[in-house]
Amino acid sequence: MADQTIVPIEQLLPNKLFLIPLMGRPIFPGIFTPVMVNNQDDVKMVEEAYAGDGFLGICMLETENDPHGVSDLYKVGTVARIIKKINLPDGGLNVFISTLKRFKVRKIVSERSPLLAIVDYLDDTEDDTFEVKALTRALIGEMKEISENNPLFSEEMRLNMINIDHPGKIADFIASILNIEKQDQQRILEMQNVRQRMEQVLVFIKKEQELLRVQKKIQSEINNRIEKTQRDYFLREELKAIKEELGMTTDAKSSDYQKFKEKIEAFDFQGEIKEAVDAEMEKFALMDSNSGEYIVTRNYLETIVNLPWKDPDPESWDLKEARGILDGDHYGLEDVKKRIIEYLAVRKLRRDTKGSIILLVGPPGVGKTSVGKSIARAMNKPFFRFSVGGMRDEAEIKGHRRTYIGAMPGKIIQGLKIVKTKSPVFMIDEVDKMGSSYQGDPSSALLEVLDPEQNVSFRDHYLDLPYDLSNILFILTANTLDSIPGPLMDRAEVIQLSGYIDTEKLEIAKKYLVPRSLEKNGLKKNQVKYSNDSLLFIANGYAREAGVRNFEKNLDKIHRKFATEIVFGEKTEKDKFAPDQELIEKFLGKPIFREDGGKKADIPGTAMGLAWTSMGGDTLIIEAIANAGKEGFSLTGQMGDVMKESASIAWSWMKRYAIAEEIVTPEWYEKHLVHLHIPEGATPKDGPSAGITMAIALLSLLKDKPLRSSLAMTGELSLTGQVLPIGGLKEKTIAARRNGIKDIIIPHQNIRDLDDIPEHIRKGISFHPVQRMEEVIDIAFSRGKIQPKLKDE
Ligand SMILES: Nc1ncnc2c1ncn2[C@@H]1O[C@H](COP(=O)(O)OP(=O)(O)OP(=O)(O)O)[C@@H](O)[C@H]1O
Repeated sequence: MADQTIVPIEQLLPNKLFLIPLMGRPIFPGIFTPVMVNNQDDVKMVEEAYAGDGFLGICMLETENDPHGVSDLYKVGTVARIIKKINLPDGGLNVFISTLKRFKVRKIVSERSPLLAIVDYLDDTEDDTFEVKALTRALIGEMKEISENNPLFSEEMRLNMINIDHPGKIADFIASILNIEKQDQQRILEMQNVRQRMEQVLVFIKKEQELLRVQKKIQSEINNRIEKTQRDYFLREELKAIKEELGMTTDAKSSDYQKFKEKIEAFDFQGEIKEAVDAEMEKFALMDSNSGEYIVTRNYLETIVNLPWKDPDPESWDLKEARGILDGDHYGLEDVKKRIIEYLAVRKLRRDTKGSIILLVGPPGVGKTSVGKSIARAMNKPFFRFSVGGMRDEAEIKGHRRTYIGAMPGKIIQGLKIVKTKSPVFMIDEVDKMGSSYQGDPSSALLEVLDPEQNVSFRDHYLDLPYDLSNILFILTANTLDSIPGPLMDRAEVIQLSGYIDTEKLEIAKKYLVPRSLEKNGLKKNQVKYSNDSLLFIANGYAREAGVRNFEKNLDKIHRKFATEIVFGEKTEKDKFAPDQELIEKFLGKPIFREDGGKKADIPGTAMGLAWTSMGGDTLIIEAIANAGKEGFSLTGQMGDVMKESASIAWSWMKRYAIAEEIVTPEWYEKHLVHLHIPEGATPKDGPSAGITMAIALLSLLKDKPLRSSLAMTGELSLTGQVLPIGGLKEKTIAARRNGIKDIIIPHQNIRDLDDIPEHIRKGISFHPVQRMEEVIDIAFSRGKIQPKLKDE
């Protein structure tokens, strides 16, 4: 019977081993593991070993060159026993091995395959010292910690650490499962000294722990981040749903974007505008809604989408209806209405709505604004009004560039945003009072707006896109034509409104001002009744002006007082008011103007002239006196240069005339200082049209004889005594009428202007056209009825 004693396997280990080169990591002793063998030489070798004693030497390859030689092998490896061998269909093998012990190659017996080597087995050294025991505990403790954090480790450990009883083996096992470089593993494999090996492993464990800690930290950070974004996402979605449920808009930015997008798509922009607007939208989509630029872009897009871009519908209005509206809104103003109707008729006939400018000129309160409004109403167009009076900065018309903080579009674009159509009526007030400064010239900006050649592609600085203004009907207003830039006047259809006489004011008050003022002040129509005399008393005593603005204000003042009395219970709503002069004086105070007009030229040395200012026509008293003294001629009364020249012409001519006619002797002049003055010295006056008046005032002084009463005159005097034409005859006549004038001396060349003065204004006034100063003198000193060359009764 064979010997049945059990021999430890280590005693069976052969000193000659077939060596298998290993591509992967080294295999430590004490491990049971499968190994794949594909190389045919290696397969043969394994077969041979399996058939023999079943032992193999496993060595790791230093480099993974293929083919590899003996020199590529590490010299320290592990001896393994083949437990099971499975032949694979592709000719390879799957071998289950159990590793036993370290060895070192002493000598290669056969360098060719199968590799055969003589080996020395390496025992662990120093494995039972106190330090090793401590290290063992430390290792186990650390591994426990690792396994707690890494479930994979714990599984493997549970399977493998069960039978480990030797400190060296513990180190080997841990080294084999740690995630370290294979060269490091080989280094550990080559360590025979157990303590060294354990220390080395401990270092790697520490590294692994550090790695795990960082990994865990990163993981938890990522988890937190994911959690936060997820949480935010869910909350936002929830908020959106709540807002939708409540009918509130969702996220402000996206709803703005959506709103802009829809409107912009509807406009169907082309070319430059499309490119610019698209670019702006792209920018907007990417912007942070908290940035300052976001607001700027948002406002810009808001302006774009609120502007009317669609071409206007064809105009639909009826000329007869238009006439009806103009008539209904205004009393009188026949020639103005006629001019406007003519203008509208031409516009209708030409079917041309482009490049239209109307310029309404006249003193304040004559109805320029209300005529403009009526035109808009007659044409079914929205009305927008702004004033350029005192404007000095062209940006007010053309806007600021968007780079400025708080930049805005100019008045024109702002107006279009409000009226929401491309073809409104725009009223631009006070074009005669535009200024200019270092900030640019608003009048040239206005010309750009009005010029039909340029305004088809008007460029506002803020918008910075071409915009067609040619469909706008522009109505400009001014008090005088003098200071209106020439090019602007050339392009416009000029319509003059001259002012009203008493009877017109009376009618306007009865039909429009009184009813409107009553309503404004909460009174009923039948509560207040004015007689014609009362209304005329207000007009003449408190509101002697070309327009009816002050008339309206005074009526308001009276009605306010009535309203107050009713509210205080002093009167009831049933009480009727019939304001007479006494009541009017109680409410408005003593009249500002005297009934007789206040101005009189009834003493020697005085004469009444007629003047024309931006406030309308007016009467002008000229006074002259002579003081004993040295010869001289002085002037006072805020006269402009032209008027001063005109005064000195009058004096020269009259001096010579008086000597020639022997009214005074030449010596008289040597002993007298003559002083000529125009009262209301605070008001600057200029112009040549007072020439004949100054001359006649001087003659009246020299003759010491007053002029005929109720006489006024206007005319420029030349040095040779000719009477030259003047302007504003209509306004002057209205003023003369207000002052009860019966005779007016006018230059002969102004006869044709009389046709423009309505019949009712001329009524009762005799016009005396003259060509020479001598004729003026004849009329001025005549008494009784003169036979006018031209009379309108
Ligand atoms: N012919 C008229 N018929 C009816 N109302 C009139 C007439 N003329 C003027 N009014 C009224 O007088 C008031 C002043 O007129 P409006 O404001 O139009 O004057 P304006 O010429 O525009 O003055 P400004 O030059 O100061 O702007 C308005 O209430 C207007 O309705």
